[in-house]
Amino acid sequence: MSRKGASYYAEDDYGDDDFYADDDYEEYDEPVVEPKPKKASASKVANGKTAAAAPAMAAGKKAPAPTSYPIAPPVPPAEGVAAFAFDTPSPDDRVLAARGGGSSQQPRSTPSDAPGPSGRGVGADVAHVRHRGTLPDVTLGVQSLRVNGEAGAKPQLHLAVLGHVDAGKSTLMGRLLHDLGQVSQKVAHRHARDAAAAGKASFGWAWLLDERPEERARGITVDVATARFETPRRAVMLLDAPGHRDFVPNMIAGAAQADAALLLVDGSPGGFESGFNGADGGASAHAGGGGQTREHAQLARSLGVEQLAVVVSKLDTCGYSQERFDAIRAALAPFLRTCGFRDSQVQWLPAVGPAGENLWQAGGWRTAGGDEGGRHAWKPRCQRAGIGGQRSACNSSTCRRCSGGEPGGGRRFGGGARRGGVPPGMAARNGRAPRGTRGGAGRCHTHLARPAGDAACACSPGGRHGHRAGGAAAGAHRRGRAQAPACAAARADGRHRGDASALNVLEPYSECRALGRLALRDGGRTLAVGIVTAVLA
Ligand SMILES: Nc1nc2c(ncn2[C@@H]2O[C@H](COP(=O)(O)OP(=O)(O)OP(=O)(O)O)[C@@H](O)[C@H]2O)c(=O)[nH]1
Repeated sequence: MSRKGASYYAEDDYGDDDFYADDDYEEYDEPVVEPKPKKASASKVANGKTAAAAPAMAAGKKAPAPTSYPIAPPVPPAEGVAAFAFDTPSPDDRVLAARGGGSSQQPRSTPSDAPGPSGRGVGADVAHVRHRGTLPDVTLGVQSLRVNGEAGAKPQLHLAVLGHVDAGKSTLMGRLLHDLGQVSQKVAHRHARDAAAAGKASFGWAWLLDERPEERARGITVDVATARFETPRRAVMLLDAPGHRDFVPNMIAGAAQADAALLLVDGSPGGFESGFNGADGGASAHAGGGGQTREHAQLARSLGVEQLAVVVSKLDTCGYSQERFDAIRAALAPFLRTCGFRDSQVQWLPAVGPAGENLWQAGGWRTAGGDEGGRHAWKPRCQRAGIGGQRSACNSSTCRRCSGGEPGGGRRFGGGARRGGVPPGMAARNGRAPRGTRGGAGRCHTHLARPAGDAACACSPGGRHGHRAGGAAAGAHRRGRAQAPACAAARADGRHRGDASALNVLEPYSECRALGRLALRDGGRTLAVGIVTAVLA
């Protein structure tokens, strides 16, 4: 990627000054305004009915503001009563200390860190996910979440819930939160009643997370919904991503923060096929094409997610058929390998959200992945870097910009570029993500930031689009300004030379992994994922 040189992005593409990266806000110094001393309000003094004011009021004149107010002498304690020195913790302090940091949202029934009764339910596997590292401030889309900044707080695990539209993500999460005691029976009942009244009875559990009116009206998740629960040793932040193809940018914003992901797959007859192959049965499959099962898996891996649990839902619609489960696994596992997921990092779980089956309890073959459920406890992963942890993470990645002393740098969650730019992300090479990497969105130093995954195109010299038909992994080859762009075949591997001069977000992958990954999307499709091999002067 060339950062300098002739830019072939239209100037007006970047003329939008009203959107600033969070980092820009960080660097902006608010002017310090000295508070002016307040003048005593004559009317307030008059309301106080001081002795001096009374005659003035009677005369209809404004009372002069007094210049000093006498402080009443302290009342001595009654005889035999010792004055409290307020030098010991208050009852509230004790309660907060006992809670180990003061989370006010304790689950009513705290799940054990050990596997659930079955040992292998979805919830149990959530409990198996291990995460260590810094606990940064995280920016998720438009909302900022301050998480576990205090010393001694539990390690935070960000768990993204991904998958094709209507795979059952929100339903499963709603039910899980209920079973964990995060949602009271009363609230669950109210949502079920309201959903039924709106003619969407089956969305009762989903409504626990899909709170926006448009989400409820359309029956789909639009923005990433968050929910939080705790186990004795960690705090889990659920990121329920939208599955609809129109909202992949939102999904990217959520997945960019994830330590691990649940990939929901619709196990109902035809459900898996449409999520995997797309509505056209895979005829238009391209890099990241097909349904969002493919696209989400590829993007998640590209964003650095290594730990995955594939949850096959809706098996109640086919008699809990193990053959169906096995067939889905056989079809999906090879694809996940090509995305860069290692078999040892992928767990396979059947679950039925509405009935709450295999969340904490399971039986028979449905014990989530058979023998593998308990064996493959997810391992700690390398440090995450957030807004608050950028510098150290980036320095440890030998990011030359950071080691040069420039503030910031490193991973910027949810960062991205606007249409016409290149949204940073992480990518795979030869269909495989580099091993041992933790990736994510790069950081925009300029005002060009857009939510991660916002539509972007790989512009060719002269403003033409380089990767349209068929989409492709880093397509084409070196081309000059006047040349027509070459298009690579679907799933082809290649080298793309582009101009990212307007975006100061890229570094060679070999120098800074967090800034050396990118994903290209256009027209609502993920066209390519890749790594930056060189930054040309
Ligand atoms: N029979 C059956 N239906 C399910 C199951 N899980 C979800 N559903 C139904 O599938 C529909 C979609 O569920 P959602 O939870 O909204 O799906 P989603 O994946 O969150 O959808 P988006 O967020 O819009 O992508 C609802 O009608 C649910 O009741 C399941 O395990 N079995």
